[in-house]
Amino acid sequence: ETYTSMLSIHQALATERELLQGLHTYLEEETRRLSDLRRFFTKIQTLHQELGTSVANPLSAYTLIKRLQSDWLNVVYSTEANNNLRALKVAYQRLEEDLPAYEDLEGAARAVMRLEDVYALSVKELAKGRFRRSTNAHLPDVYSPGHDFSLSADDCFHIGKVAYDMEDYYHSIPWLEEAVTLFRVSYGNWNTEDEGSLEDALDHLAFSYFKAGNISQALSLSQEFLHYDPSNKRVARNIQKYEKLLTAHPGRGNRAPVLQRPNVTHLETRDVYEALCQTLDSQSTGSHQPGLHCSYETHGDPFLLLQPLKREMLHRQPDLALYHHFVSDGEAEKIKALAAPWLQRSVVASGEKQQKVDYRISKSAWLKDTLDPVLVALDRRIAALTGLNIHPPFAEYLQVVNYGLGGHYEPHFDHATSRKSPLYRMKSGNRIATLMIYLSSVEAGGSTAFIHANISVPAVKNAALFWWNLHRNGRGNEDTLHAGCPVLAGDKWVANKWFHEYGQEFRRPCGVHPED
Ligand SMILES: O=C(O)CCC(=O)C(=O)O
Ligand SMILES: [Fe+2]
Repeated sequence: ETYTSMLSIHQALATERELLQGLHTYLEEETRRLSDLRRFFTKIQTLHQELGTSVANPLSAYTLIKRLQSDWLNVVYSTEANNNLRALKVAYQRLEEDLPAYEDLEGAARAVMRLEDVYALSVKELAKGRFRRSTNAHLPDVYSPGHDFSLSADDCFHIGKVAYDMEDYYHSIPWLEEAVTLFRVSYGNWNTEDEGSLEDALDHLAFSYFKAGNISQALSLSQEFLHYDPSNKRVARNIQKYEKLLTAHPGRGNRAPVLQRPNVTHLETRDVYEALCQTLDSQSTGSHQPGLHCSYETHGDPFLLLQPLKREMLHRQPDLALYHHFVSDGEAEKIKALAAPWLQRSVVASGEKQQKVDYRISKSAWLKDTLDPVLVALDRRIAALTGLNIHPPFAEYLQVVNYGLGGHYEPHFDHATSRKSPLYRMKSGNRIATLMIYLSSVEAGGSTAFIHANISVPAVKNAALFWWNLHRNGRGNEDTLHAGCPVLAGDKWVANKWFHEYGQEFRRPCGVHPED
């Protein structure tokens, strides 16, 4: 699960550093071995030439015999090369269990495709390392990496192959197109590290086009394949099949494929969600509402008198309040450090169970306040902000979340929408309110999008966002549907504090209007 949190990706970087060290040692040893071999060659060559045709000198004759009996044997049967290779493999094997598995590569490839979709990025540009929109190419890049970067033919091939294996031809076609284009350029220069080849890419691309209904593309790519590998019977048969189809249905083959993005059933709100995610720096996409202002708040709490909260109202109905500088840099770092050793793949409530799902990609940890005085102080401050009872089971422990590659949390409610939800296991009712603290900023992407409120909140480091999930009468407020947009670049950390209904009866009593 390397790709599911940025912390694991940092750990992967340390693993690669060790592999590099191992390969460096190997190269040094092998270079030394080869230069010694060259020395031997030059020495023997000189001695051999000096001898000419005469072996009158008994010493020369002696060394010739010795060389042939012993020196050559030692050189040819030297175990040094094997030893060097073995050391390289041992160093690799020692790290093997830390290496990403195939599911990680799959997850990472899917993350790239998710970024491509949600931020409407062009695959061609992505392959060149540029984050440019496919629709509005004149807009500035969505993100500009600090240094140049581009993907190799094999990098693109792998992404295409992951999509292909999922029968997702919508994504496999553009990625395999890139792979084919790049493999054509480098044809004949094989890289040891490459898994795919021009033939592989052509084969997968041809079949993707066939599945997408573009027979003539499938045909011409297969013909190109056969040019490189004329003895391949399977592809030859495919060509016959494609030709037959084209004669049977002339005109059908030229139809450009109109592929739909693979359906994600729980994303009925996809268009709004993606539009909100794409408003990378501005906030609400709708009109400005009255009642949005900034204020200092003490809530009559002596604890807040010396350092009032800095509240910015971002939205009304549902009310979204952003409290700036709610934690300090030091506190944010401490909280992340406390969570780091406990991070586990995040789960969501699904029916009666908790489950890992593709629509929430992150790792998270639960921190009990007794773990560290910083958490005690934080709870005290959260209680002052919300005026709510923070003692378990009336509130949950602090949940610290670190997003991964393309990490996101698709539109969801924080409260339970079914009586069977595991959220009720605490026997303190539903989640009445959320306080979410941004423990980091994000280089690009990663805003919090409120779908029905039509507002996206960029991660403001050290700020905390508060909202009520339930109406005063206990019914869920559907307008709180929200999401964590995919992280396009950077490392996103948040911490959630969820309050439950029980214990808050006198702190948030029922209103006059049932739907308050
Ligand atoms: O990361 C975000 O912006 C939202 C996170 C969220 O909604 C959650 O963890 O429940
Ligand atoms: Fe949430």
